[in-house]
Amino acid sequence: MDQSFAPMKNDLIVRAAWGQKVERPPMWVMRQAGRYLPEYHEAKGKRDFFECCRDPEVASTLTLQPIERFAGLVDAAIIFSDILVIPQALGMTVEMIDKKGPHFPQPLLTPTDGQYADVLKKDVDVAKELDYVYKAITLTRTKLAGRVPLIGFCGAPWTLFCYMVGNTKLSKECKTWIYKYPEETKALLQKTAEVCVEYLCLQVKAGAQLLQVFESSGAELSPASFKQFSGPYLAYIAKHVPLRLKELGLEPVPLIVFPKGQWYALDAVCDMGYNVVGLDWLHDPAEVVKVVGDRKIVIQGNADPGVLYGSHASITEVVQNMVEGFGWAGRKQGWIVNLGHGITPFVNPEDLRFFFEEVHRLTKTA
Ligand SMILES: Cc1c2[nH]c(c1CCC(=O)O)Cc1[nH]c(c(CCC(=O)O)c1C)Cc1[nH]c(c(CCC(=O)O)c1C)Cc1[nH]c(c(C)c1CCC(=O)O)C2
Repeated sequence: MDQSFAPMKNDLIVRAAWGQKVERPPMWVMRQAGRYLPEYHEAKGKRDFFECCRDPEVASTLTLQPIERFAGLVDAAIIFSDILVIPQALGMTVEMIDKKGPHFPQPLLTPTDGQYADVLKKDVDVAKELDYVYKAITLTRTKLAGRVPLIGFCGAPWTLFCYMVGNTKLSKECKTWIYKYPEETKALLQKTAEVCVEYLCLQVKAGAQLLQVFESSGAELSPASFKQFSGPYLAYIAKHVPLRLKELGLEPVPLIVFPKGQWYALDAVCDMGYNVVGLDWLHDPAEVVKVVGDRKIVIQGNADPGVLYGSHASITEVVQNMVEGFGWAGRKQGWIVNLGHGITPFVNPEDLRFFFEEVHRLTKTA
């Protein structure tokens, strides 16, 4: 694929992610293309969720919606897709049930369940199986015409595993696997990690300019289990993506990791090779700065998404706390503004606008 895209008019987030000093902190929001936007429902219509992901025209339209609505405020687009496209590429069936979320009708039950062996030995053609994502990325990058950079992403192996075993609210399934079948769990995590590396690199080939790995189910694990079932695979991805990009003749891109709920592992995650560590709202910004120390790590986050249900005064307070805690005025680097998790369906988009405007106002005067 030899495509040439328009030159970037705003590459703030790329410069910030490489650790450079920037004129203001870049910002975007996880799940910025989604159900809180009335235009999302309009464009999606009655289509199935995964049908939207598989249609590059629809996926690119949805990706662009927050960029258009919040022009001049949002500094990155994230491709409209889902982390669960990898389990699909591994041969599993995933349905998206309206108002409920993802459902695996045939989850992996035990290592002797034939499906486990099928998934483990499947020779996944990552280029072919996920071709529709690369097409959506290339089309979106073209339509963006340099307005803001485009983020590609995948789910981290542990998070994908939780879905693949059909995790329910009490975590019975994922806990049964790690405590009863640890070695079989690790074999599947390793297989998934290898698919993640290839998938992320092919997204770069298609036009993605930054990559984020979502460890959204991170909080399931104890610190000891993190060391076995999450950390090694996050580190594997951070180590192998740059190597594979080089093999493919592609330039390196900044890597972002989002280790949700893994506050105890912040120090370890900062040494894994990611350029940016995305944090949930359980972290106090000033404490984070102390843990990071003089490492060249950029922090992304971390406003409680719930503040967007609150008053404008509370939004201002949360933004102020981040601006001060991350020490923006004295540093002008090391921070990408985001929420501490995805924006929720019930938020009024105009309250998100207020959040963005407050970041601009308070970082200008900081
Ligand atoms: C855990 C996870 C999933 N998917 C994703 C994660 C990691 C991020 C996170 O932790 O929130 C990642 C994701 N999913 C979606 C995006 C698109 C890009 C963006 O961030 O704007 C991204 C980056 C679209 C989506 N993915 C989904 C929707 C809603 C689909 C709909 O009902 O229209 C969207 C817009 C569905 C989805 N997909 C998933 C769940 C649990 C759900 C249902 C519940 C929910 O929406 O929060 C799995």
